[in-house]
Amino acid sequence: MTLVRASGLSKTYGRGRLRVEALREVSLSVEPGEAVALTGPSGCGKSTLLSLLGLTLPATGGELLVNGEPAPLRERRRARLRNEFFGYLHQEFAIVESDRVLANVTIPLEYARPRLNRRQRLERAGRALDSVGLGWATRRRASELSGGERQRVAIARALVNEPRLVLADEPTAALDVATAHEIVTLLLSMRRRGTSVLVATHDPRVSGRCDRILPMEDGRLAPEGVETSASSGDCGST
Ligand SMILES: Nc1ncnc2c1ncn2[C@@H]1O[C@H](COP(=O)(O)OP(=O)(O)OP(=O)(O)O)[C@@H](O)[C@H]1O
Repeated sequence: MTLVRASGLSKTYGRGRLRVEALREVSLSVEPGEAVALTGPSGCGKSTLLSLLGLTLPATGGELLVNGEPAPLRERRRARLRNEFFGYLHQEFAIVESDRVLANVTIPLEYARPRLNRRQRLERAGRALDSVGLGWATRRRASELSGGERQRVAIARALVNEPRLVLADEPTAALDVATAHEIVTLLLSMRRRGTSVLVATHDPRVSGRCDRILPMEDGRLAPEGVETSASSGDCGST
């Protein structure tokens, strides 16, 4: 089942002289287990598109199917899909610096349905941290970790609810080249468990390792996406 399918999706911010057409009739789909890169110059609409697909912003036009069903309009159902279907990853990690690593990763589990008790939440978060190689850091404060380690905490938090699609907005922009490579490897390895990744990036070292590249310009997607060499083999996960 196609995870997300957008048809003619549009987004306009503001009104009158402040009106900005950030997205103009964008159509795309993301399938299970694939990694797709959204590329394009600053301001072309990448973050806006991720926000619309991830149900954190309403579209002003077009149609969006999530897991084969029209994106819900009711906030309660949208919030549930945000928590269960999607994982989110940001450039600036968006973790609570003063909290312990384990507490950061349990945050999405507070809203899980059916409800999990404290012991279950801690176990799940511990497993997610193990999967990103941070089992040793559960009791550390996030502020004590390096940039790459913080982004791994953010990945563990994005994965803890076992989402179907991770939406990543410039996840390596704040990292050095070697650490960025390691983070992309980790992100792409999610495909093995069937989790898809849609990543907005300026960095060709990131997009080149995805299965497909969707170039954007001025709120539009180029008519044909670009297949990468990573799509024909397993080199994207190394
Ligand atoms: N909340 C907002 N209100 C008004 N305009 C906005 C808002 N958010 C984004 N925009 C405008 O929409 C357009 C697309 O912005 P967006 O952030 O989606 O681009 P982007 O490709 O992600 O850029 P970058 O690569 O710099 O992050 C830009 O012209 C931007 O100024």
